[in-house]
Amino acid sequence: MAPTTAQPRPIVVSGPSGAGKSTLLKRLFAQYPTHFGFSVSHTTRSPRPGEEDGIAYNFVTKETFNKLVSENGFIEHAQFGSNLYGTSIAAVKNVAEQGRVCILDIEMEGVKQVKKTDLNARFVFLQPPSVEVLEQRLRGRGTDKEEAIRERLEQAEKEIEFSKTEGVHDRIIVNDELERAWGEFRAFCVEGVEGK
Ligand SMILES: Nc1ncnc2c1ncn2[C@@H]1O[C@H](COP(=O)(O)OP(=O)(O)OP(=O)(O)O)[C@@H](O)[C@H]1O
Repeated sequence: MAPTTAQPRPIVVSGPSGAGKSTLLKRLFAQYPTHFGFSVSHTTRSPRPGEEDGIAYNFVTKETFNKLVSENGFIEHAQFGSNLYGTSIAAVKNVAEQGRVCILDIEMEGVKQVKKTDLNARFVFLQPPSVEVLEQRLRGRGTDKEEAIRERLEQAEKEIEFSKTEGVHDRIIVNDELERAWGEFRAFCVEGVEGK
């Protein structure tokens, strides 16, 4: 018999920058504010006024951070400026333990890392209709400089190529027409939620 204490499976959302991940996740959280959650990241930077430990971030020392790295405790981690940031496996499990579906918005290397863990995640890839359309959307968004747009498009080609690898993703959603893509995305996400 299946255990009755089964925890909701995390969902890994990936796709090139500009594919529409934030757009769809914003809708998901607006429509289901209590069913989904993000994990709390670790950082070595100091808390800003009002930031609570364990809520805004898990604030840790460099030593603690590096110890967790050496124990393979992170799904992904990176350095920005002089500070370290990371998503820990434990933080993702913590969301599941609260009965929420943990959403991970990560890139290709993170996807590979999650696959190596026992998180039992479901993987959805958000694909732009074409690289040309992706470029138009990145320009239309107006948040990135020319250099950043070029880098994102180059990385996009790699992400799209990787997404074709057999068995990596449970679902590939082409974000052509927003309402149609939203319908498909929403359906995929709520599959993991009881009573929806
Ligand atoms: N189906 C769609 N049709 C037209 N425009 C779209 C569609 N989906 C998203 N967009 C627009 O494309 C731009 C990029 O979307 P968004 O910021 O959600 O991408 P993202 O995948 O979250 O990118 P990043 O990884 O850089 O945060 C935004 O301006 C958004 O409004």
